[in-house]
Amino acid sequence: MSTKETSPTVSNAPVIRSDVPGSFSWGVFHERHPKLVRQVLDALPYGPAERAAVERLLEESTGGVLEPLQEEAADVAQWREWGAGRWGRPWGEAPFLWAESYFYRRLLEAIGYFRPGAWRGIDPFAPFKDAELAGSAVDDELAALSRLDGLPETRRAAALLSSALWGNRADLSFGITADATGTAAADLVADDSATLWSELERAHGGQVCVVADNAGRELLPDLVLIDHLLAGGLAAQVVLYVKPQPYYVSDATTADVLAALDRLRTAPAPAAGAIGGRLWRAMNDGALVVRTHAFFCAPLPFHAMPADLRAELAAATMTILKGDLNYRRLVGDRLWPPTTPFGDTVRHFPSPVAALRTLKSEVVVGLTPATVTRLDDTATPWRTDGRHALIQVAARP
Ligand SMILES: O=P(O)(O)OC[C@@]1(O)O[C@H](CO)[C@@H](O)[C@@H]1O
Repeated sequence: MSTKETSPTVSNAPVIRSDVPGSFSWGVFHERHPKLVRQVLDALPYGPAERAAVERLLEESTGGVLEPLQEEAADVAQWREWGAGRWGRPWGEAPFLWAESYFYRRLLEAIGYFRPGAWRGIDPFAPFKDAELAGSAVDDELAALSRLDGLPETRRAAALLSSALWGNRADLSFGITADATGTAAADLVADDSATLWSELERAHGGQVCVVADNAGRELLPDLVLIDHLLAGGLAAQVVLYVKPQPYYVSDATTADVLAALDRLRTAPAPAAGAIGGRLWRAMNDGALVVRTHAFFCAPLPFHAMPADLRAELAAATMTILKGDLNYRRLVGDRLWPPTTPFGDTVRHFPSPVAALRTLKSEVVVGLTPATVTRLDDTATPWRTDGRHALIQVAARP
């Protein structure tokens, strides 16, 4: 897979890096990653070799220079190409997206994910994903699904979309969104949901692609939304893209889809069980297809996607991208002026596209000046505190 970065169609804002002490991106490496490493090493009984390799990665990524992958794996040549000119340079000089993505690829190397042996293929984040999915909060959320059945169709659809949106924050369950006016409006900084529904209606019965973000309590509402699209005929087929390997802690893999599907199917709540059964049959029939592509673990923006993935997505009547990382890759992880039109930054995308994202990093586009002023006046870290979200759509011209 040869991917060359081509520039977006608008003038380029500065690429976000992680070399400014005290910045959000600097904090991800120097504050979040040390905590993550402790959690990972405490969650599974790795041996001395794996533990030492993870500690070396942490030391390198917070004060050293970029070292290439040390062990053979299918993607080593591609990473050598992606890192050309970067090896031997400080981690902070690389684009934040590049460096953060590489950190997770190196973490997998350190714990032996690709190495022949006992740890091959063991998801280092599985303990966190499993605990979240098994939690009583999920029981309560699935039970609340039955409350949606009694709602008028448009209210139910709005509640499902809102649950999928806020699932990224995983504390606004079906129950809460069923009671809200469709979305936690105060925290929604951009809301193109009406356009999203009208575009889905216009393309009635087409193929919708959903690019998943996190497993567990985000993937469950994503699956329930997918069931709604299929059962209501808004999509004849849904392609759900997941990651080919563990990534950014919570990102969903095929194993996580199967676990979430099983959680639905075996839920005591009849509504959840019915949805799980329909999704299982949809996978049997090919109406729901789970797919992946190596590029979803690439350290590059989506405007650099390879031709084969571009061709796959071009067939979609709508591609729905979930979460913060996908948003950064979609619009470009740059310090755009927040009022930059969303459509200007996504012209490269091969299909009509929608972003459902809670704001957990600095990049944001498509806001009105009044919204930016309102948010700035709160004197809070609104770009990164996960308390705000957006639904943004760029329809087919
Ligand atoms: O894509 P998600 O799961 O919504 O969030 C991922 C993410 O927000 O977490 C990191 C901060 O912890 C960011 O750098 C990254 O974009």
